[in-house]
Amino acid sequence: FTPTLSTLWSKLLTRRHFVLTTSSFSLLLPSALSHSVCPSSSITAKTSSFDIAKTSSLPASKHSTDMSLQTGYLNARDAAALDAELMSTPGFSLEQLMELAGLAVAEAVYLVGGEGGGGGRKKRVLLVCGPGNNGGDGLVAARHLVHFGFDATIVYPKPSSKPHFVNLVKQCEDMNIPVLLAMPSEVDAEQNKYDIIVDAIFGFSFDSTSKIREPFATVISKMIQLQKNQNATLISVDVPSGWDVDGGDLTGLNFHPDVLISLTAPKMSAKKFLGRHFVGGRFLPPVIAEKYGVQVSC
Ligand SMILES: NC(=O)C1=CN([C@@H]2O[C@H](COP(=O)(O)OP(=O)(O)OC[C@H]3O[C@@H](n4cnc5c(N)ncnc54)[C@H](OP(=O)(O)O)[C@@H]3O)[C@@H](O)[C@H]2O)[C@H](O)CC1
Ligand SMILES: [K+]
Repeated sequence: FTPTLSTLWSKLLTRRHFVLTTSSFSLLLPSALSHSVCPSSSITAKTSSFDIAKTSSLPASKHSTDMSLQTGYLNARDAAALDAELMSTPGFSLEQLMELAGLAVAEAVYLVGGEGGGGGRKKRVLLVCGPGNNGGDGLVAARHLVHFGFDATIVYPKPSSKPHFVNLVKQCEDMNIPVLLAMPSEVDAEQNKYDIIVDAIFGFSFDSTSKIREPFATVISKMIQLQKNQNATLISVDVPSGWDVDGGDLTGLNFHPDVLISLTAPKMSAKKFLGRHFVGGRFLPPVIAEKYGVQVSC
């Protein structure tokens, strides 16, 4: 799409048009991205194997791997404690944090997926949301993705009755985002080819000491199928679902997302992740970052 002088002029005149068109979006996004998502190369450890070369959409200066930063990982207990501390001392509300987390997820999806799905169609994203706050991040991301020009569909098998979640679902429905209770059938998925699947099922409160309870065991196996059969890019939010937060894929689930977006800081299991890795959700005041040994340099 090459904008003509008149379309450029109309963009300048009508701010609304300027914000909503996909072509102008790319003009606006980079500065927003530099605020809330960054490649994990700036929070790293000697043993990590992040694909730094693939994070070329951010300025080169962001790519330098500072080997002195070796304490950027959180274990499950500290991740929950840090979360609670953010909400008590500086008084961030859950709604605030979730909105920033979901926006960062949407931005990472944009960086990975780019615009347009070919043949003039929008890129299709299936966001699979779990029962807790990880699922809430997915609901928020869906809304932002539609504003970014994507076609979003939500799968929300165990909807929360908490008012904030009820509101998030309503906000998505008002954006004409379908909210399904189960994964699409093979036939539906074939007709509605999904380019990207967002795994927002479980985050740092997943209990790996018990088996994955239904319906999520089935949901995860269907996501693996879609990734394989449809060549969809699988993007996990904070922790690959079903992985032990500290130990990774301990049960041999064989769930291997292509992309991980860690929120606040990578969890211990991220050391086992070999795909493209982003860190988002940049709300950490230095005093709390220091207390938990999290060093964010971008
Ligand atoms: N500071 C931040 O970075 C923020 C992160 N956010 C996101 O919040 C999640 C953590 O959210 P939380 O609600 O604590 O937990 P989860 O989303 O991980 O979900 C836990 C629920 O999952 C169910 N569960 C647990 N184990 C199993 C299992 N073995 N089988 C099936 N189901 C399981 C359980 O739900 P039930 O309804 O079954 O009781 C758990 O309650 C974090 O990772 C970030 O993504 C926030 O958005 C804000 C800031
Ligand atoms: K997840």
